[in-house]
Amino acid sequence: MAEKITAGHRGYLNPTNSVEAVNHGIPVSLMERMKRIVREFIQLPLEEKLKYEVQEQEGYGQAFIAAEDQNLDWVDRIFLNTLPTENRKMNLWPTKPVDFRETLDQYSIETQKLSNTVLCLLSENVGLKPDCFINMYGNIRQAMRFNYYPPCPRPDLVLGRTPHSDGGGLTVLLQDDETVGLQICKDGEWIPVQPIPGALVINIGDMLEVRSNGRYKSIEHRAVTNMDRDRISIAMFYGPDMDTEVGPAPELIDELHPCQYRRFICAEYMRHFFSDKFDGKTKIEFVKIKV
Ligand SMILES: O=C(O)CCC(=O)C(=O)O
Ligand SMILES: [Fe+2]
Repeated sequence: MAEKITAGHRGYLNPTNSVEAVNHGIPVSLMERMKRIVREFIQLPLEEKLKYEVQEQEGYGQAFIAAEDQNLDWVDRIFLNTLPTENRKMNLWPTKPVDFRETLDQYSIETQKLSNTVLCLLSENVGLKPDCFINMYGNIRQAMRFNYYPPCPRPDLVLGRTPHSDGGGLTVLLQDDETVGLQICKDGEWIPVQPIPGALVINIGDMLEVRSNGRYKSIEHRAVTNMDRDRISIAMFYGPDMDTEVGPAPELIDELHPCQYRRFICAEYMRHFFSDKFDGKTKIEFVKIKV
């Protein structure tokens, strides 16, 4: 049975599939602490932040610079592996503010529980055993990316986040209550995702699209900037570990639903995912079976 989500806070599922109020179980006070540690870290002097400067995509600063002429996203970010704990590169985990590490540790454990619960529900929803998607993950991997979008004098010229779909299974996104920035692409149109105080956004990533043999589609999304307001978002990416083999669940392949994706090792996909700049939902083509 899917674990019941009990605490009384609101959340909602990917708006392209269904918009549904559920209790996500993560204390709002912890969500507020996460936002605070991000804001406090961002306000530190640059030389302090550069102690955690990005190394092979992990750490503070711009990472995916694939071409000289690339328009860079209008964002300050940190990317850290969070689970399993042995994946953590502690030298890249800030020590200021003093409760940064402890808060992120707690939040990563709470969001893991939530991700498992949502995966169970999504699994049952397509007629599989609740733990089917989770078991297929082998070992799981969770990583955190926080985004700080400063006010931008020309929001018409630059995006906070280029259109993309997330590469992993599920993303739990905590966004600023005040400022709208996230947009999803639905039927070719960009639709703003209005923040709901206390709510989390769950995005489906490419690996879940593959595992569900296309029953779930990963969502193309982007973040826009604002002229006179800053914005933060905190994404917890949840998916298979690098050495896991990924492919559609055999139960979801039949005459009516032919296999749409080839099998691959997660690391192979992630290498492809980060090898070039983002340009919409394009990376998944790499594993699609062409008919
Ligand atoms: O800022 C947002 O709302 C989106 C962030 C995002 O898509 C990401 O970090 O992958
Ligand atoms: Fe994203």
